[in-house]
Amino acid sequence: MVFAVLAALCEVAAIRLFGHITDEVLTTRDLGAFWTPALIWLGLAAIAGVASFAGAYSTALGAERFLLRLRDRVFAHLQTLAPDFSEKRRLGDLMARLTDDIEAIEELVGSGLVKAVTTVASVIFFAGAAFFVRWDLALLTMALIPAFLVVSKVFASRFRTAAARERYSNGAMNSVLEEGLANQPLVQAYNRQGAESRRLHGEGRGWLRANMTQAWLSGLYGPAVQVIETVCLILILGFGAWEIAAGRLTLGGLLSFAAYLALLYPAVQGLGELALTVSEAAAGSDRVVEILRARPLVNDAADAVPAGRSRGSVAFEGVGFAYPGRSRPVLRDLSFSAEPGEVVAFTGPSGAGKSTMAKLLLRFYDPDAGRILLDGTDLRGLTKESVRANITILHQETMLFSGSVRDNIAYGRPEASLDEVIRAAEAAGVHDFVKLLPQGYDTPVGQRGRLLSGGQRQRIAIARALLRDAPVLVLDEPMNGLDDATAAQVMKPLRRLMAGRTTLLITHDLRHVPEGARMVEVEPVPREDRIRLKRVGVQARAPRLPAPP
Ligand SMILES: Nc1ncnc2c1ncn2[C@@H]1O[C@H](COP(=O)(O)OP(=O)(O)OP(=O)(O)O)[C@@H](O)[C@H]1O
Repeated sequence: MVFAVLAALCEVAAIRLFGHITDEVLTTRDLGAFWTPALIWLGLAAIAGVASFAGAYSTALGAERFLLRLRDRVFAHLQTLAPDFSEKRRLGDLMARLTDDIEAIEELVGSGLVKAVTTVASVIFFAGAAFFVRWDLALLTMALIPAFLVVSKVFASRFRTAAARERYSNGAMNSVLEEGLANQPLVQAYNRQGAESRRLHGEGRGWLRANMTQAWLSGLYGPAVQVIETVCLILILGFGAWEIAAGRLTLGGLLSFAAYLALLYPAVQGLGELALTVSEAAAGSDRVVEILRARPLVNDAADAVPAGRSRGSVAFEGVGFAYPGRSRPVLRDLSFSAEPGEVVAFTGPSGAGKSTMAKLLLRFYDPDAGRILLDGTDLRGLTKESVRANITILHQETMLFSGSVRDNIAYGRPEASLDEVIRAAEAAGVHDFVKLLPQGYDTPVGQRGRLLSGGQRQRIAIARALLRDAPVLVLDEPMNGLDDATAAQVMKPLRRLMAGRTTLLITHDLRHVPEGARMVEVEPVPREDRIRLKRVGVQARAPRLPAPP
């Protein structure tokens, strides 16, 4: 701001010199009086150049750093929200909010704010200088400034609507792209390429229309302002000619006055354009603020203590839970306990709430009724982070990142040495196939591990869980999507993983329940809002597991 104001001051002084040269050199034809003001002018131009470079550079630096910090903050905040916040929204739209919308905000509060202050300063300087030359002339031209403001107000409100539509379409377009690319195998196998392209085209057309409305408005804004400017200049020239003829104004005076106005109007116009930037930023900020306003459903209590390394004793006591905003409970009066070394298997129809039980244990949500205990302490009295450090979950769908095999195995313990990674991989039965990969443990696994087979992905997830070495293990359909032969291969490392830990095994398939496991059958809460929970006790007649090869 300081640099930009300095550059504007230099311009004011340069125009004053221009008037001086007109009157003292050009009109009097005295070349001797030319050199001093010319040299000062040159010096002013050099100072203005350095100042405007420094201003532009520091504005860009401030703006980029602002952008970096805001994006970091919004992303960090997103990570504190329960995962279903992102699951309920379209991923592409969320990504657009974290990129384009944040950029629109930066344009306002970063470079926009600097521009606003320096434009206001320029308006004050140029208007002040014009008043200094001829206050009555200046007053005449200032009378037209309200016309500028009315025009920009009319445009800004329309621009805001168009900008909001453009932001929305941008998010929708990103979502179609993200979904289409993430589900590419499905799209191609079902011959839906054309339909997906049409979906993208449809959203793209919406974006085009919103952009054209913006282009139409900002294109029209320039000429509308120009008409007002022309009226002003004609008025000044007419009045100035009359004043010169009457001997009350010099030619240099009129020219420098016109030059001040020539700089003043673009500055006023800049203020109007700023109103358009504000509109665009407001549309983007609404979407970012919606994320920042979302509050985590579970917060650490003020007196919460870290759990430390727990023994792994888990108990649910009369737990009832309904998802936020849903009237029907998913779980009601669920009770069970699991001790270290024990396997408790949860069965029940799809949608009964088995995975929900795991989410409650991880404290993505707190129960509405009853309590959940870890080593006898209510989870609400422990910090979220320490609870999660004691639990490892293997999800239904194996989640891998696009890094290397090693990065993925060490995800829960990034400081683990390569030896430790290899030992976990050996125990999980992945070492032999990793050795054959082109870059061994440094081989990239592809987007979400897609370069690996389902069984390989699952065993990498087991190695990751082994390395993390938490006392409580939650297995959510660990054999989901694996054929019998692959399931048998996964079973052996899985048993190693379960050894000595408290295991909560969620499964539809009784063949995957180890002998001696305690069974808990979760039945859906019926329409009339009841849950029946049968304790079947030690399973006596469970079908035998397929023997590991
Ligand atoms: N984030 C959510 N918001 C609202 N309802 C949800 C949410 N997640 C799950 N549900 C609902 O809660 C119920 C239980 O879901 P859950 O995933 O726990 O079932 P499940 O027993 O694990 O099913 P499956 O065996 O098919 O995995 C379902 O009716 C589901 O529609």
